[in-house]
Formats: sequence, C-alpha cells, structure tokens
Amino acid sequence: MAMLNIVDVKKSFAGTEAVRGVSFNVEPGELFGVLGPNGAGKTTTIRMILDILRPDSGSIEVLGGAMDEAKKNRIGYLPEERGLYRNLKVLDCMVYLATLKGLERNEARKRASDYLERVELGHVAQKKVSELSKGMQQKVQFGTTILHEPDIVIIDEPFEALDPVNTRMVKDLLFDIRREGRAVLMCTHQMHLIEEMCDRIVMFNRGEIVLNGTLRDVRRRFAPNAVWVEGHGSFDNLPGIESVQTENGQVQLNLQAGTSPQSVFQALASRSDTTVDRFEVAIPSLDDIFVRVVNGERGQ
Ligand SMILES: Nc1ncnc2c1ncn2[C@@H]1O[C@H](COP(=O)(O)OP(=O)(O)OP(=O)(O)O)[C@@H](O)[C@H]1O
Repeated sequence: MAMLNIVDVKKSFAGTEAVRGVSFNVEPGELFGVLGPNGAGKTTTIRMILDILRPDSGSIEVLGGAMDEAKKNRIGYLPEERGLYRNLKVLDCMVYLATLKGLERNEARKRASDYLERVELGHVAQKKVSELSKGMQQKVQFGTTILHEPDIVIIDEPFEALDPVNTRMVKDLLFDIRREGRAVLMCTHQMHLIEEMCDRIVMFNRGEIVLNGTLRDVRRRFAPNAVWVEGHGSFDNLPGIESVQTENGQVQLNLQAGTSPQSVFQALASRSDTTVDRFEVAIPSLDDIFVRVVNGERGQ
C-alpha cells in the first residue's frame, strides 16, 4: 500500500494555475524529495495532501484511501513557517502539541523528555520557547512533528536554521524513520541534502512535475558522455575523445558516441608517461540538473 498516491491533481487561485495535473506516489520506507523553484506549486500540493486545501480535480489517497480525521494523526507536518507557543516552557509546549495528535499526557511527557535528551536539549526543557535560539526552536518543532510516531512525515526546509552538527542529528532521526518503514516527504532547496538522503525525487516547475524518479536515474538522464580524470602527464590524443576541458586541475574528457569509459581507462592505463590519481564517470550535480530543467531541458 502506497503511503501517498496523488493522481492528476489540479489547483488554481483566482487566475493562477498553481498546480496543473500533478501525479506521484510515496512508498513505505522511502525518503522522498520534493524540489523545484519558488512558486512552482510544492507547498500548494502539500497543503492539498494535508487537506488544508481542496484540489479542484484529481485524487489524493493517504495510507490507502481518502483522508479522514484519524489519518491526520498519523501524519507529522513541519511547515515552512515556524511557530511554537513562545511563552510556554519547552517541555510543556511539546507535551501539549503531542496530546493534540492523540498522545496520552504521560506518554507525551516521556517521549518529549527522551527526544530533548537525544537532541541535546535536555537542559532547556524548563525554559520558555522564546528563550531558545532559532536552531534550538527548530529542533523542538521538529520533535513535535515526530513525537506521535507518524507513518508519514512531511517536512518543509527541515534544516534551514541548523548547523552541521544539528543537521546530522536531524538527518539521523529521519533515517531512523525510513528504517522503520515509515515515509518522509521532504521539501528543500538544499540540493546536497537531497543528494545525500533521498531515494526518489520529484521536481516541480510551473505547477507541473518535470522530473520523477530515483536520484540515480535522474542523474543518468542528464549525464554528459564524459569522464573526469586527475593526474600527471598528458591526457591528449586518446582514442575516442571528442574534446578535452580542464578546470581547477580536473580534466573532463568528452567521449565520442560509442566510446566507453572502460576503453578510455584502458588507453590511459597503457600510457607509461601518464599517471592517474582519479578516474570517474562524470555525473551532474542535482544543482546543475535543477538549473538545466528550469531552463527547459528534460534530459535523455
Ligand atoms: N493562498 C493563495 N492565494 C493565491 N495564490 C496562491 C496561494 N498560495 C499559493 N499561491 C500561488 O500559487 C503558486 C504556487 O505557490 P506555492 O506556495 O505552492 O509554491 P512553492 O513551490 O511552495 O514555492 P516556494 O519554494 O517559494 O515555497 C504561486 O504562484 C503562488 O503565488
């Protein structure tokens, strides 16, 4: 059973076609990345999944069927806008929000305390939310998103205010959720985090999905027919090479159609005057793919 199944969903706001026929699914045990430029329709789609907005047409299935009140408690949502009760104490605030999601009070208190310890915030449990730094508040809010152990976690820019240590902490929590067979839908503009974490992605552009697949497949579609090499000696006049580009000590050998990286590797290995420190089939970064897709490319 898919955690989310979204089929041909459309939504307009007074003349703006925000979402124009979007379809995708999210499976159990998946860390699913949603990317796309500002205004592309990501948040609108998330709001429709959460039943905050109603689609004009199309269907959204959550946990195998239509959304209902009970299912809302099986979702955890960290919105882009941050917001906690600033005058409450951290622990009280977390407990209150968890009880709204159906957790019994004592259980909520236990889980909130354990969570604060895990993310190294045990010492602020009795402080007011307003006394915490932005990153600390974000960790608390992330905690309120997952405390009730939702089957689907939907998070918008979860790493925005976090330093590298805290980013790793939240990443590990998300990996735990994936390991437990639950699903995470993550919306972020931080491409390196999508590259490091996500199994599959969709990319929105102007209200439509323009890329949908595993990271590996998406990259392959945009890969140049090239290899990157570093080393000493000459990389010129190799068989099957169309052109050579050099940037920051890295050489990109653009291969002619029909030339395999393996044959280039063999040709290099047989050269006595050239040493190779690094040989890699060129893969485009997600950042690069993003820019190219926004500029109208669709890959091979
Ligand atoms: N409540 C609303 N009323 C009118 N227009 C809206 C509303 N919400 C969103 N829009 C419009 O719908 C389009 C998609 O917006 P949306 O917030 O879904 O984009 P996004 O992909 O989440 O962007 P960002 O990366 O900036 O968060 C935009 O043109 C936006 O102006």
